[in-house]
Amino acid sequence: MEKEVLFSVRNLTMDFTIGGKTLFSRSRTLRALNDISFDIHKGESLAVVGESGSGKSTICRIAMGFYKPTEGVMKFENMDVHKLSPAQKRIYKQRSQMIFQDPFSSLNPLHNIYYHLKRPLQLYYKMSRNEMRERMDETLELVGLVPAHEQGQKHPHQLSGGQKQRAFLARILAVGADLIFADEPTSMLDVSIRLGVLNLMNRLKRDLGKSFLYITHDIATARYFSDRIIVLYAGHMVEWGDVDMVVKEPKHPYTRLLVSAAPDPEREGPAELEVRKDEETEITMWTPERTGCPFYSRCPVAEDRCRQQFPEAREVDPGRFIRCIHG
Ligand SMILES: Nc1ncnc2c1ncn2[C@@H]1O[C@H](COP(=O)(O)OP(=O)(O)OP(=O)(O)O)[C@@H](O)[C@H]1O
Repeated sequence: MEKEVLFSVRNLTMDFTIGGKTLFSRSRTLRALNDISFDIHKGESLAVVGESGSGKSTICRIAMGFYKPTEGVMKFENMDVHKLSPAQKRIYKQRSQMIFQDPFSSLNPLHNIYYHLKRPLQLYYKMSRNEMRERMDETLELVGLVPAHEQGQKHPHQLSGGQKQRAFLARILAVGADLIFADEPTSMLDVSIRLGVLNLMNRLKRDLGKSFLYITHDIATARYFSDRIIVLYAGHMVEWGDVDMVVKEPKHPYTRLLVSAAPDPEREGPAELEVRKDEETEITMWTPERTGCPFYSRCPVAEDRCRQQFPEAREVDPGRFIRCIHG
């Protein structure tokens, strides 16, 4: 049975104007996202993977209302995220929350953890002091901050990075979020701590039916935590579908590059990276005037026609698409 769609994005495009600040510099349009469409179902994690500058965080910032998209629509259930009435805004703010990369700046150093949980409970729910205390302790236990009555009294500086991310997730749960935008939530944590936070997010998905948009540059954690994946290059979806299918047998040359660059203990010898031009390792900057394949300059199998022809999306396996004329 098809799962219910919680969040949908259709034909999202985001342009930024850059430069033009001095007399001698002309302003230019950078197309950070081009024609992005996807659904997130209830209880599902969708990973968006790509290197720095590919546009991953811009998707989250648009979802959080920091930017209005140049084109396209984002919907939470049936509400257009950028045309919310005040009452709908309140619902959307409660039911969708973001967890950031830096656990050190996401909690207020002046207040203890209980305070961070109490605020959303006061804002969104009517409950007695006892009920509130019970709810806060339950939430802290749920994220593994135990004993709750001790951890709740601590200030952020008394917690490790991983514990801070757990406390922030507890706050998100206290708010009552169903959809969590997780922007590289483990990338600043020690490797040994990362798995614990990913396992926690997995439990929230599996046991509580929370949905995630998981932003990462690490295709290995995407596979570990997510059900489906979008590989983003220069603001374009270049490959997307079931995460196991895409990571086990990548078809787009860029996905192949990402997978071969990921650490793999079973691989013998160094990873072999096929990149056409070593000097062009920086991500392509896309503009509305550009034509051809966004990956052309780095693609090891590019042909002349790839320079001129923008590749349409092709379904290469049921539910798996690539934007490439090869593969
Ligand atoms: N407010 C802005 N003004 C101008 N350009 C921007 C703005 N925000 C993002 N960009 C540009 O849009 C592109 C995508 O940025 P974004 O932060 O979404 O990438 P990312 O994949 O999340 O990278 P990272 O992993 O480094 O955070 C980049 O070229 C970035 O410089």
